[in-house]
Order: sequence, then C-alpha cells, then structure tokens
Amino acid sequence: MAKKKRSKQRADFRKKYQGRVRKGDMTRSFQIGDQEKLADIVNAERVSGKGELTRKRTVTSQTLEESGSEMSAATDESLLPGRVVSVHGLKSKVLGENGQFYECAVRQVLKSLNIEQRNVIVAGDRVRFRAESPVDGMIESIEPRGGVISRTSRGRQHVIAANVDYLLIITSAAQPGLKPALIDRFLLTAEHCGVEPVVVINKVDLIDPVPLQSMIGVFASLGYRVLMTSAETGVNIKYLHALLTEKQTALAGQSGVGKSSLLNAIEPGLGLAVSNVSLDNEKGRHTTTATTLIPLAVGGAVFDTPGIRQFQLWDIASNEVSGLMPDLRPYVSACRYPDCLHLNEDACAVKNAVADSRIDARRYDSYCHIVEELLIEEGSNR
Ligand SMILES: Nc1nc2c(ncn2[C@@H]2O[C@H](COP(=O)(O)OP(=O)(O)OP(=O)(O)O)[C@@H](O)[C@H]2O)c(=O)[nH]1
Ligand SMILES: [Zn+2]
Repeated sequence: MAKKKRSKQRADFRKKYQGRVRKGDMTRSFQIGDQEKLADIVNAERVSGKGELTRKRTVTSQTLEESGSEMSAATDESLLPGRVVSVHGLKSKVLGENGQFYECAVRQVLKSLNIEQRNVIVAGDRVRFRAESPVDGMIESIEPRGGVISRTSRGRQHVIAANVDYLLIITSAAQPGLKPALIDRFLLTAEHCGVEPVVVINKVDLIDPVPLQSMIGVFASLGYRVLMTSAETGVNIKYLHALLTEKQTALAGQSGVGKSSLLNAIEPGLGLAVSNVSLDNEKGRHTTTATTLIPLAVGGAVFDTPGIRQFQLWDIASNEVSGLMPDLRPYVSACRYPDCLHLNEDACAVKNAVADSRIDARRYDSYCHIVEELLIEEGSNR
C-alpha cells in the first residue's frame, strides 16, 4: 500500500514538473537563479535610497566583473572615466575625461581585490570614478591593465606604470656620445616588461648619420623602430608627435640626451613640466610612487619618473637574457648544453651564429657584458 502511494507521488511529481526541469537543465537554472538573486539585491538597494543604491550597485558590478560577467561599473552612467596621473598615499590624482583633476580615494572593496595593496592604483590606470565635489571623487572601478612596467621585490610584483603603450628609449648621437650597449639594455627591459620599445637617436644635427646606418639596420632587422631626431632643427619631430598622440609613453634615457628638449619641441612647456615633476620627486613629495603621468594636448600622455629614466636590468636573471634578445633567441635551443650561457661553452649554437655573422658581433658583445655583470651580481647575492 505504502509502495503504491509513493509511486503515485512520483507520477504526480513528474506530471507537475514535466517540460520544466530536465536533468541537463540543472546548471542553467542554477545560473538563472543566481542572476535573480543578484537582481533581488539590486532591487533591494534601489528602495534603500538613491546614493546608497548606486554605491552598492557598483560594488555588485565590480564583483560580477571579477567573475567574468558582462554587467560592470561601466554600465553606471553616473561614473566618470578618467586616468590616474599620480598616487600620493591613499589619494590618487585623476584626470577626468571632462578635463578636470580630482583627488580621489579608492573604494574599499577594490582594495580587497588586490593582495598587494600599494599596487591597487598606479599612474596610468584607467578608472571610473564618482565626482563627489568639483575637486574630489571616489574610484569605483579599475579597467584591466595593458602594458605594465614593473619590478619584483621579494617575490612581489611592484607596478610602476600601467597601460604603457611605448617605452621611448632616448639616446643622443653626440654630447653625450651614442652608447649602443645602453640601448641594448633598455631593449632588454622593454622585452622583459612586454612593452613596445621605440629607439630615438636625438641630436642628429651634430653628426654625419651615414656611419650609424648599419647599427640602425641591425635594430630594424630585429623589429625595433628607430627614429633619428633633432630637437634643435626639428628633424622627425612631426613623426614623434604622431607616435605619441593618444598613447601613454614611458621615457628612458641618460641625462642630457635631450628628453626635455624633445618634449618641448612636441609641445611647448611639456619638458618643463617633466623636469618639475622630477624635482618634486627628489624632494620626496610623491611618497607612495614617484611615477607621474603628464597629459599631452594631443590626447596621449608621457610617464615620468627618475626610476624609469634610469632603470636598470631589474629582475632579469643571467640565464634569461638570451631569451629576451630576438637575435639570440632562435639559436639557444640548439646548444649542446641546455643550461648554456653562450659564453665559454663548446658546441654553442649562439657562438656559431656569431662566427657566421648570423648574429651581429656588437650585439653579442653587449650580451656577454650584461650576462657577466649579472653573474657577478648573482654570485654576490648568494
Ligand atoms: N644640438 C642639439 N642639442 C640638443 C638637442 N636636443 C637637446 N639639446 C641640448 O642638449 C642639452 C640637454 O638637453 P635636455 O633636454 O635638458 O636633456 P634631458 O635629457 O632632458 O636631460 P635631464 O633633464 O638631465 O635628464 C641642452 O643644452 C639642449 O639644448 C638636439 O637635437 N640638438
Ligand atoms: Zn650556447
């Protein structure tokens, strides 16, 4: 009897839910349920007061964004898009798309999304923020970062600049004289950070450019853009101007090569802004991160920090160097020893390629100097 009752119950259940829930639907209905739950949260917030609503909705959106949902703070039209130009302790200076600067705090939930708190916001970040007054605001969301210049300290990545489109490696043909080995080092850093480098050889008005052609040809054959400029006579300034338009560019280069003069040639007063920022940094005014983004009238911006200007071979290990040089890279796997450093080992495919002029001898020489220097450093750190 009891058995008959149970089977009737099962039949009734099947009849009731037939066509609504099938076995394979479980996951989908679960997701729908979740979305409904989120919609309920949003609706509940909607009745809790306008200001509160927008704030909480954004938090929900951020969480959804993290989990890959299409819903995001980007859909909240009351938020302004902007770029972080500098970070000072807990406050960030943001340039809104409306052309105004805002001192912004960061929504707590965003901080909790990042383990490395000091990197929650860095210069160059694209954010959406709520203007709380004509000069203050609250950052509600951060867009995913593109090219990043960073270094690792004690196993943690320290981001110095975000959304870097180009690393402009500025050198001078004379006064100070050209140092191709320094270009190689900066190229290595660009490769390491995954940021596109552009080599600028400034002060070409002071030299005969013909002898430089073969060196430039080697860089060009490796896919690197090389630009000869003169801030003095205006050679290629138009090209440089076009390159920087709408891009975020980091500058690297020794003192005196003409960084400020080139920026002034592109936009009068810009070089001055850069020098002033560097002075501020030296006085320790920018405490959390020294990097500053200097907006260009043409829409792009340049990063400036003494750190980037003189940055060295951060975080690169001696055995990583050949992999970061596009001319050496194709040969490394053909060496007899898998841990070959291409210095004194036999049956080294890299050295064979140098001997046959398949690799430029000057570039290989640079490689040897860099690796030897790193080996000494690694030895002393042991
Ligand atoms: N002949 C010539 N001189 C230049 C050119 N560009 C810059 N200079 C000169 O080089 C000197 C250094 O130029 P800056 O623009 O101050 O160099 P910088 O790289 O900004 O130097 P730091 O601020 O020390 O990093 C100045 O005397 C400039 O006038 C150029 O294309 N040709
Ligand atoms: Zn080798």
